[in-house]
Amino acid sequence: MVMKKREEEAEKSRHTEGVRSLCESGIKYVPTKYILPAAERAQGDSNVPKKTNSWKLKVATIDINQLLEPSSRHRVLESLSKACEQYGFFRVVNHGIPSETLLRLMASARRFFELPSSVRAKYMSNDIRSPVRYGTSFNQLQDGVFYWRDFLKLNCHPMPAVLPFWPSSPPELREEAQSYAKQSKVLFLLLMEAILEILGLGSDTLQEFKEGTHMVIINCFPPCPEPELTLGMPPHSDYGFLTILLQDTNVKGLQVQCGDDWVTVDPIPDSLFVNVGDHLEIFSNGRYKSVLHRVFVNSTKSRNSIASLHSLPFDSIVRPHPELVKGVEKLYEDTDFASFLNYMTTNETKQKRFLESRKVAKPSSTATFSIEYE
Ligand SMILES: O=C(O)CCC(=O)C(=O)O
Ligand SMILES: [Fe+2]
Repeated sequence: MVMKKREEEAEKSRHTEGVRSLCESGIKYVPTKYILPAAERAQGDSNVPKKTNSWKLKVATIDINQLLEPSSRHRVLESLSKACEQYGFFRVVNHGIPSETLLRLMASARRFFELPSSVRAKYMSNDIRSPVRYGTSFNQLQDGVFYWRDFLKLNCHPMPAVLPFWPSSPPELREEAQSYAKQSKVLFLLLMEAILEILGLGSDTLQEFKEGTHMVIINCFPPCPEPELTLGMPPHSDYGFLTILLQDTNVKGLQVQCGDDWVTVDPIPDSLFVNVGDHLEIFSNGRYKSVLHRVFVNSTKSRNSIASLHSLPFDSIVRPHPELVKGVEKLYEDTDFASFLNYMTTNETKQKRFLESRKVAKPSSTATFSIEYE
């Protein structure tokens, strides 16, 4: 009976239009296309790792004011180094982006997904280099099972050439997204300057980052009638150097992998969550590990998140920095964006599959967590 209903829902679903449309059609069951094998589902909002009973993951907090203050810089660099090495993620506070900018961008993102689906569909594209791309699931061309997520990807480089391609509706979206993109880039450069300093490298690469690729991904995870059967995003790592993530402050969804556990990252107003991406893992020759993360959904509340992915210029070679492979084994092959995009169109990019394919030797690809809990 339930099975039959599911098939009826699937008929109705036209899943390629995305989950927001599915949700608006009032479905009561998750169409088969979205049902994950039991082993791949989330266990709900668990902030409590299996191995412990009541502790919460302690996320390192990097205070940008203190990073910029000469008297405290050294101490902050030490925490940043430890966070990137042991966890692959940290939180930033006092980042200089006003809360109004964050709130206005979130509100505008919400309004975009409230537009009629015919308006959103104008930006649908399978061209992964397009300045704007609306879509659904994770890697739509490759996903066997679909994920409960719609997205709007805004290519932010070169600004302002990309701007006219961004959605003109809601009317404030371009300005809000542009303003946030600029400020997120400044924050990225501050963080990379600090990371280059920790790694003992000169600032040449910083110049390259100024002209680097930058993508803002606005995610929408609508309520899901059977959230335990699916996920908003599968376990994956991000491709760039750093991802700066703005989470909806009212709804949880993000989980990071810590050892064998999936731990929910509580959203904290005004803070941004930053994670190490594959390119930084390669560049640091494995000293820093990109972190696996995923998104769970719920049955009552829509959730938005905005991920800002930064890396080198599109034509750059991403390779372990020569200074970091002096006298030690080079662990990753040189790579570039074209290889990544090519890989994406022909392979599943879940887990850390692309990065695995770039490895010369095969060391463990996940951070060695000596987990600290609160
Ligand atoms: O929604 C989130 O919290 C995470 C989004 C994400 O991982 C991504 O866009 O790559
Ligand atoms: Fe991600």
